[in-house]
This record gives sequence, C-alpha cells and structure tokens, in this order.
Amino acid sequence: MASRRPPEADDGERRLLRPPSRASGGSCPEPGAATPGLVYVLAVSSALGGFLFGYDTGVVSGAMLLLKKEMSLSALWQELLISSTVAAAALSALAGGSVNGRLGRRLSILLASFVFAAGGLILSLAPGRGLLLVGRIVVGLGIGIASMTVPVYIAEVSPSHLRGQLVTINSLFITGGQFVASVVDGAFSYLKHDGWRYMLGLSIIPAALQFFSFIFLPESPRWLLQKGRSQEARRVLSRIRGGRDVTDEFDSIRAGIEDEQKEAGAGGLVILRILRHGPTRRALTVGCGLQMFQQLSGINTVMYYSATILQMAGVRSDRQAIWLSALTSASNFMFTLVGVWLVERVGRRKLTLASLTGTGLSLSVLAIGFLLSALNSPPVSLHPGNSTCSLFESCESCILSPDCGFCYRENASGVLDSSCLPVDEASADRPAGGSCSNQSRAAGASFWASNYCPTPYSWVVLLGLVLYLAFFAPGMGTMPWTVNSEIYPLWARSTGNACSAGVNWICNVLVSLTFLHLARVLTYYGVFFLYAGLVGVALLFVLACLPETRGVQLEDVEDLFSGRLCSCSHSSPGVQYRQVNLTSDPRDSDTE
Ligand SMILES: O[C@H]1[C@H](O)[C@@H](O)[C@H](O)[C@@H](O)[C@H]1O
Repeated sequence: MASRRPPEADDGERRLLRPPSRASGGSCPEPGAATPGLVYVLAVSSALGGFLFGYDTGVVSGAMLLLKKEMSLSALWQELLISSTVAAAALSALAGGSVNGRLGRRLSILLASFVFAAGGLILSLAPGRGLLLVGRIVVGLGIGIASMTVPVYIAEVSPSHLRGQLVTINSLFITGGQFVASVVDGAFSYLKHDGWRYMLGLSIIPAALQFFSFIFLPESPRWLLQKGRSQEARRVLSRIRGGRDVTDEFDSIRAGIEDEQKEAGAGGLVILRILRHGPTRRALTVGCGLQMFQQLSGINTVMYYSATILQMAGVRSDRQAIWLSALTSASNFMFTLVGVWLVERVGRRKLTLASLTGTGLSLSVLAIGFLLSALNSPPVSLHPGNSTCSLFESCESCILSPDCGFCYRENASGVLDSSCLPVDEASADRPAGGSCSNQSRAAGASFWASNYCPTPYSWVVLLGLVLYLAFFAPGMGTMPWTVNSEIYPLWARSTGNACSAGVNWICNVLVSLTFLHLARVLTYYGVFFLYAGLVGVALLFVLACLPETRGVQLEDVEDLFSGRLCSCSHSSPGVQYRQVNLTSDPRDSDTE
C-alpha cells in the first residue's frame, strides 16, 4: 500500500511521523497517560443506546404475559408484537449506514434516542393492539440505528489502548438492559391491570437521559475530519484528550483518511466500493461472519428457553420461574463484565476463540442433558378424551407436538398419573379446560408441562446453561460488535457496520422463528447439537480469518486485511510507518 512505507530519510518537507506499535496503541495518547473523564462520559452516554437495545428486546416477554390476557391477543398477534421489533431493527440497521454517514454519529444517536422515547410513549399509552404494533416497530427502528452507530462512535473517540474495553461497555449495557428488563417484568407482573404499560414505557427514562446528554456531547473527530471540518475536529480531539497536544494523533488520523480516500477511489455506492476493494471486502466478510455466528450460536434461544430449563430442573411455580430467569440475565450480564475486563488483556482473537470453544462444549452438555431426558422420557399412563394428544405414548413425543402438553403428578419414586392433553388455545400455560396447573403446592397436586418433560437429568441441562452463559457472554456476546466497530476504514465504517448489524438482526429473526419448528423435526437435543456443530464451523472461521486488532490504530486496521482472506490472521502488521506532510495545509480550515 502506498502509504505504509518503511522508514526513510527526512526530506525536509515530509517527515516520518510515528512508528505505531500494536502494544502501545499506535499513537498518542500513551497508555500510561491518564484518560480524561470525558471519554468515559461519552462511552457511557452512548452505551445507553445498548441499554435500550437490551431493555426493549428483553422486556417484551414479561409484558406479553399480561398483554395477552388483558387484550386477548391471539398467537399471531403475540408473534407480530415480538418479531416486528427485530424485523424493524434489521431494516433500520441496514438503512442506518447512510444516516450515520451523512448526519454523523452524534445526530444519529440523538435521532435513535428520540425514536426510542417516542416508541416508549406510544407503547405506554396504546389503547389497542394496532398502536402497540406501531410502538414496537418504532422501537425497533431505534434499536437498529443504535446498534450500528454506538460501537462506531465509541471506537472513534477512544484512545486505541482503551478502545476494546470502551466499545465492549456497549455490550455490557445490552445485557444490563436485558437484566433490568427481567427485573422490571418480575416487579410489574404482580400488577394485573396495566402492568405492561409501565414495563414498556419505562424505557423513556434512559432514552431521555441519552437525548439530553448528547445535546452537549461532541461529534466524532474522525467523522468531522472526513467531512473536511478540520478545525472543529482538532478542537474535539483536544477536548476528549484532556487538552493535551494532539498534533501527532490528529495528523495521523488525517493522513490515514487521505490514504484511504486515495486507495478506495471516490464516487459510486459505498457498498460497491467496499466489495471492489480487497481489504474492505475481506473485513466485511469477517464482520458479517462474526455477527452471523453470534446468532447461530443460539444465544437468544438459550435465553428464551432458560425459564423452561429452570422449570425442568424443578422450579414449578411460574412466578419463581420469572425471578429465576432474571437470575439468568444477571449471569449473562456478569459474564459480559468479564469480557470487558479481558478484551484488552488477552485481545479479541484469543477471547473469541476461547469463547467459541467453551460455547460449543456447553451446547454439547445441554444437548446431552436433553438427550438423556428424552431417552428416559416418562410414559403416558392415562389416555383421557379422544383428542390426537391422547394417542401419544411418551412425554417426549407429547410435548414436541405444539398443540399438546404433559400433565402429571410426582412422588418420591417418580412420575405417576400422567396424561397428554390439548393445550388451551388462549395460553400454553394450561390445558384446554383442564385443572392441571403449576400454581398449587398441595400434596398430590398435578403439574403441567407444555414444552419440557420431568427428568432426573435436569441438572445436566442446568449445568449446560450456566457453562453456556459463562463462555458465550465474554467473547461471542461482545466481540462481534467490538470487532466490527474497528475493522473498516472510515469511508466504509458506516456501511460496513450497517451490513453486519443487519446480518445480526436477520439471523436473530431466523434463529428465533425456526427454533420450535426445528425442535419438532430434530427434537431439542438435535437442535442443540446442531448449534454446537455451527459453533464448530465458527471456530474454524475465526481461527482462519480473524486478525488481532488490539492496540492497532483505527487507520491501520485495514492493513490486517491486505493479504488473502483467511491468511490474514497469520500476518502481523509489525511496525509500520506513515509519511505525513507537516507543512501547513491550506485545507486546515472549517469548510462549514
Ligand atoms: O450481543 C448481544 C447479547 O449477547 C445479547 O444477550 C443478545 O440477546 C443479542 O442478540 C446479542 O447481539
């Protein structure tokens, strides 16, 4: 590449600026220098977008329990209210690239928080299901923009040696939002009337907080430079570096942008330029691949299914199950914290590889747990009525049919008086017209299981769940977002992140929509073995294709993709030099 040359003699007019080292983070400020508090304020305020992403995707499950009763929602409406948000997020993430590139990161975040607040308001006041649907779509639009803009903004304002940690804070806020949502769901589940309005409406608070803080926070200096607003960029950079001399960093960023622009050639659709230019095409493949594999590892299925896993392990009361699900999201959050701690210590690549290895093994433990319980599935002993459900002979085949559930009693020696009954059309929580429920604790009470079977092997499944969260959250839960924020050159960053975030949301919808259908065909253990197999493929992909970006300045990351794809992980950028013209530059004035 023209710009990356070995050191040469100073020619008087141009001189070699910096020998960026991977360990030092490339350019000023030095890692040892204190990082101004403003960078943390920027990271946390923008990560509120991640919090809203987590909150709004998480809160709906609890709200739905109340909504379906209060508004008599059919299964189709429930499905619509849940998946419309994710589908809208996918679309707006894809479209967000141009918003973010044109308006800038700051205005895009302001827009996202405004949209979040508007969505929250619509949801909390909705008189009927039509407006509820509108509110859920609006919220999805906010999630899409936030999910692709926030990591980019944080990466662009952070000093390189802290970038991984600060961007990963966004993922911490996503899982934090999911955790808070589960606590809010638990707390308001006692409020039979209008509890859902509070659940869905509370997101207005963080949205407003983010909106007002971003009125005062600065734009990304890199975006400003790209738009030719050099003086403003220099002022912002100096402000976020605590008033230090930022000449080196500023010149280095500017030189990087100039190089990028020369290499990529101007004009034409950005996505086409990305695809035509080797390094960005490879970066996009890695970025989208990571996001795809994040979702194919089954995180949202495992989270969604965790309440059932807990019931399987002996938690019979629905209320207890709600609170224990909050414990699952709390673990997801805590383990994400481990990721924030590790990312700058061990690097992105090792963290992702270790995470995938553990995720694959724990998915196998989950699958083995389900296999053992299927092999020891209790038989159906009573066959009341003449529905198709009464024809099933074992619990396993009964619960895999979406219209049937297993009703049973227990004593010390195991399951007795078991039957397979049709599910109530209005809710899978009870049999049609039946008296089989999980609420009674009276001795001899019967239990209702619509999607699991009582089993002595539930501890294996529970172990698999805990191991899964411990391995997935710090690496695969966080690194796809973090790595995507740093692998594209500035001109391709918005579009690259838009595509990869879009892939994440599309795969999220696909995995959630196919889980139950797949379970019917492959059984639960089959699905979890399938996810484990996909994680194996992901491991090979990451092993071959993901280079280490730790400590490399954003303007240098493109070098990591200059080789053939999937040989890039073996290349080391080593010490690189860039020539920067330090004579006064006539363009160094605001064009605005
Ligand atoms: O990184 C996040 C996180 O892991 C969440 O828990 C999950 O729900 C999202 O789909 C994912 O993108």
